[in-house]
Amino acid sequence: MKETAQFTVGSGNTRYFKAPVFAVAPMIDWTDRHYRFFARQLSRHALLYTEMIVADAILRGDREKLLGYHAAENPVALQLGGNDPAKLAEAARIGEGFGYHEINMNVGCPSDRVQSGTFGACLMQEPARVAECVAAMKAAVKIPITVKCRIGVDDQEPEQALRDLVARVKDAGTDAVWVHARKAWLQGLSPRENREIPPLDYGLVHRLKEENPNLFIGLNGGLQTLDQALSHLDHRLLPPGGPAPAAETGNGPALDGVMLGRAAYHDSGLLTAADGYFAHPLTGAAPEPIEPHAFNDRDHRLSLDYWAGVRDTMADYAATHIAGGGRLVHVTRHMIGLFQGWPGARRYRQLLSADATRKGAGPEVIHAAFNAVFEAATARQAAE
Ligand SMILES: Cc1cc2nc3c(=O)[nH]c(=O)nc-3n(C[C@H](O)[C@H](O)[C@H](O)COP(=O)(O)O)c2cc1C
Repeated sequence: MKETAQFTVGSGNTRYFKAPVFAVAPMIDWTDRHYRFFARQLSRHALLYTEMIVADAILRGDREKLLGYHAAENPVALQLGGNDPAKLAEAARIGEGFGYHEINMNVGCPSDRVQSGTFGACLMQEPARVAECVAAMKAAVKIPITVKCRIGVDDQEPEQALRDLVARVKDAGTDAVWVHARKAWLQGLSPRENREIPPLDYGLVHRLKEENPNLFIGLNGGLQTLDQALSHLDHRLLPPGGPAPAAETGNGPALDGVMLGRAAYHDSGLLTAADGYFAHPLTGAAPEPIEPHAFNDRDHRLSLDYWAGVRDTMADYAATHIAGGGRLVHVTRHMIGLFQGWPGARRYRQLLSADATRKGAGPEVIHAAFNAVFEAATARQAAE
């Protein structure tokens, strides 16, 4: 029997996660509701994070526009930006009402806009305030409250800054901590450079886990492939024959989850393999055998039925979005990273990036783009 049932990591008043988690990171402008709907077609077990939404915006703005989403996207965690415990608590309560499964606090984003509101990564310097925010949100909602942070900012000493923050938020009852394993430099680097230049320190995150065995600790930052991500987890929880587990790779004590950002967006096909390793984080439903979803899978078969299902679901979804006044490109812009390296991928990208932006473009563009891949892949298979 698989040992996922023994996975009981979690502090606070919930046993939130039932299994090691595969998460798609919060990304402004990228992980909007349309991306998440698409990602959910590719993985049923991934935990999806929203873009960061500022608590003030929720309190003052159009809540349906900011928070509304399709139930099929679940499980979804809402990431909040803010530094005021009362406002965050109220925003969390509103988010809970919308059906989100978790509220995550952003303690990692270094953009100027965020700094001027003194939240995001700058809060690494104010661990007591972060803890107050976590405690206020915990008191306001029943769903889990989690934190996503860096290992430090500017001249902070990560060994100390990260431990201080984690100790505080743990006491405040956080249900999980996701660590983007590099510092943020608040001056002189753009947000983009802050995701590339400060060096990664995965070892520190593993040491943190060793010191906090009962706290869920997940790793984020620079994970490019599923195999790389899996090497940070516990081999007992992975199917036999999979990649080398944490203990054997020298990564140190196994972590509780992995969170992928850019790779999950730019190479969204990798999501199709995640369910082969990861149980459902909330129900504990066991990993599902990996269907031959990928063109380059072991036996080189193209699962046309599977991909035709994705095509039809996305075309129907786009049709509904357009009927509600939206544009096709709102949906298709997130789909361009699929089929990396497949025959027909270039034509697929062309159709989705050019034709989808034309006035009056409809779901037929999605059909045409997928069909271009099907034709090219089938021709390649026939020739092999
Ligand atoms: C376009 C973009 C937007 C992002 N927006 C957010 C955000 O809203 N909140 C957040 O915590 N991190 C944000 N991030 C950072 C990611 O969540 C993640 O920590 C970072 O990209 C490192 O992970 P990766 O190497 O897997 O991409 C963003 C990253 C990108 C590329």
